[in-house]
Amino acid sequence: MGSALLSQWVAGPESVTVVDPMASDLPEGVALVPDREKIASQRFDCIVAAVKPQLIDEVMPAYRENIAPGGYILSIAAGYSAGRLSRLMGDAPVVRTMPNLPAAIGRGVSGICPGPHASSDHLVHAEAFMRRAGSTITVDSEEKLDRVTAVAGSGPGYVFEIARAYAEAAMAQGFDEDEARDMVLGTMGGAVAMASEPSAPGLEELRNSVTSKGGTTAAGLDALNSDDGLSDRLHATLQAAYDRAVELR
Ligand SMILES: NC(=O)C1=CN([C@@H]2O[C@H](COP(=O)(O)OP(=O)(O)OC[C@H]3O[C@@H](n4cnc5c(N)ncnc54)[C@H](O)[C@@H]3O)[C@@H](O)[C@H]2O)C=CC1
Ligand SMILES: O=C(O)[C@@H]1CCC=N1
Repeated sequence: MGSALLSQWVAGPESVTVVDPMASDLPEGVALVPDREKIASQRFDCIVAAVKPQLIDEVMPAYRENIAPGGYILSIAAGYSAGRLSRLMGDAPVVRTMPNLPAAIGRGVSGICPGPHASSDHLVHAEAFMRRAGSTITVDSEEKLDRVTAVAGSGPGYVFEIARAYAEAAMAQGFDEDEARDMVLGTMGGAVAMASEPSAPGLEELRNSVTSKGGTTAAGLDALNSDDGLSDRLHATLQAAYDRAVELR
């Protein structure tokens, strides 16, 4: 996820240093160091915590020394609480965010939540930084940010999986893989673009506008919604992702 954000952040005026023992092929202008020791004496206005939540306890404390006076930590880690991270970093200011993968093409949706010791300047900076990668929603509690995680952070995974199953069903109707992929992504992309038009009606009305009485869509939707299966499954999906974020706190 860090590299997806980086691809948008590099367009800005800041100098960016990435510490990653495994990274390669970073955008031009980014300094890559495989080992924090190499930048031990440098200070940074914003340090982005972009390792897996399970690695934060091990990796992040060394970076306490790298926070410039007035600087802050911007975390993209799922679940791991801002309070816990702030304490780990010697009571440093923390802003927690939750981006999603389409940030890689500037179409991400990011949640943002100010944590301990974060000033309004830190929040304004984090919001502007995340807006470079798409739209943002600022929330006032970590509980809410964990719900943004369940809806939007993990969301592209659900969408890719739904598209995959939809394409698989198209192949079962006799189309080859490329035809199925093109038709499914074209249909999903066209429908989402239409629903995203400023003057678009609500989602229920849009659905109804496709659904002729006694027609093919009605027959398909009856199968899709039988026993409230789709709705129940989506509720369970978001709840499971939220519950996991809570476990990672
Ligand atoms: N993948 C996604 O769609 C999203 C991920 N996130 C968060 O982003 C964070 C990273 O997740 P992914 O990008 O999926 O994982 P990833 O495994 O693709 O990336 C983690 C990166 O950390 C690097 N790394 C490992 N040990 C390191 C160390 N000691 N020092 C510096 N770098 C080190 C790895 O080389 C790798 O480049 C997680 O905290 C996750 O919760 C948040 C939103 C969406
Ligand atoms: O699956 C995860 O834990 C990360 C956070 C949101 C999306 N990917």
